[in-house]
Amino acid sequence: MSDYTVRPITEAERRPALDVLLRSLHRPAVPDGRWAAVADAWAADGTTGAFDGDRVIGVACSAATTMTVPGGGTVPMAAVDGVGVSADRTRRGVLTAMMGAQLAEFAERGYVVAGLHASEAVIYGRFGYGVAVRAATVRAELPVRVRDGIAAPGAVALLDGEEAIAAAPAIYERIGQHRPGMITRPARWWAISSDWHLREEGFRLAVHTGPGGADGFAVLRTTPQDRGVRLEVRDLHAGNAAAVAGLWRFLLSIDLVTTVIAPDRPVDEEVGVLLTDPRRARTVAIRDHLWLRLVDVPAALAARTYGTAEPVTLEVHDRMLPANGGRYRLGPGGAERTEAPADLHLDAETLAMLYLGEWQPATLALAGRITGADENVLARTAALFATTQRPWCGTPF
Ligand SMILES: CC(=O)SCCNC(=O)CCNC(=O)[C@H](O)C(C)(C)COP(=O)(O)OP(=O)(O)OC[C@H]1O[C@@H](n2cnc3c(N)ncnc32)[C@H](O)[C@@H]1OP(=O)(O)O
Repeated sequence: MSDYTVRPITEAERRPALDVLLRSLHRPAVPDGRWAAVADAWAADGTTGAFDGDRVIGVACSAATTMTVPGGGTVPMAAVDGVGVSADRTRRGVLTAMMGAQLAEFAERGYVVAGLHASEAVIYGRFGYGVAVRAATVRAELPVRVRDGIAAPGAVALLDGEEAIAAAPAIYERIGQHRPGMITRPARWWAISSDWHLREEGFRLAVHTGPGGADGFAVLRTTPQDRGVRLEVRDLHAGNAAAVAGLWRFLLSIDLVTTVIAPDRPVDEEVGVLLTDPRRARTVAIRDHLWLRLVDVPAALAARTYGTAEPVTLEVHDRMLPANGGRYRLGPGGAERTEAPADLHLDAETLAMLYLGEWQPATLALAGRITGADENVLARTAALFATTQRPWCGTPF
């Protein structure tokens, strides 16, 4: 029998729970004077705690959002964040117990998927989360500029502080979730992120306005270095190609800046192709970005569209949510449960990796994640899951 219990946290336990989380991430606990401000943003929307008697020893939070799927539909998503276990209680199954309780809660609340950004890549696969989106870190060395002839008929204005905090959410909403994997941002997300970046960390907001109004923004900060100035770009969103080009034109034109670093960019954004010298912008890293968990596999498979290919039958194994197990026939017309023989076998983690179109099935077969499929089945599966744009989330949480 374990020496702890797992249950939702109560209102009175929110502060000790946040302290456990911050300590697990090696950050200081919230000082008394800051708690009133933080408490509003750190709502207990879905917060599971692990307790030894009255003492909080672990926490796992979630917030309600929706995610865009291939074809443009949306599904309810639990955005999982704020996961931590007190350092004196790790590796005794506390996280495993909290993940089990959280997934049961998500299924009960009707979430179709859950998503997270992982601190380490070895933690969440065992709970059925797979890397559904990867993202690129782009580094540009100046001087370099956007090529002449690229249509960018807009202008960029810089906003600070409260003005920036007020402007960003409406522009994000106006741009919309146009790539698979993008999510709506809960008010709580803006409260935490804006407070952190735009009030405390010296970031500013560059707003791009095109012929139809504001259609892009970048949250940026410059830091003087020993030699030159580094420009860090967080949270760049653009609603069309001209806004992407216009924002990059601005970022590369700021006097004295020698290096631009932009993490978490879509892998297919390909900044180099916009530039007079493509070698000046390099992808210096590609890493896991959004980890996805299909909570309700039939609903998730039914929510997205598929490419053109002869149908395939997948057999799904899901250790933590066995109701998802079984065979599904996918074809251009959609997905449905079937009793037909399976063309391939995979687990919940691997299905999540395929779901938004990030991975080639042949790569997953090579890794032993997809079994039982011949080349023809892998090619059909690839065509069915393919998307025109790479998936991207673009919201750190
Ligand atoms: C979405 C987010 O919020 S990401 C942030 C995650 N939080 C952190 O990184 C904060 C620091 N780390 C922690 O608080 C904890 O180590 C946690 C939450 C990652 C793991 O909590 P634990 O209670 O130790 O996990 P638990 O004991 O249930 O481990 C389950 C399994 O995962 C493995 N595991 C868990 N965390 C890790 C890790 N960081 N590295 C390697 N293996 C790990 C365990 O060894 C165990 O394996 P087993 O089933 O083969 O025995």
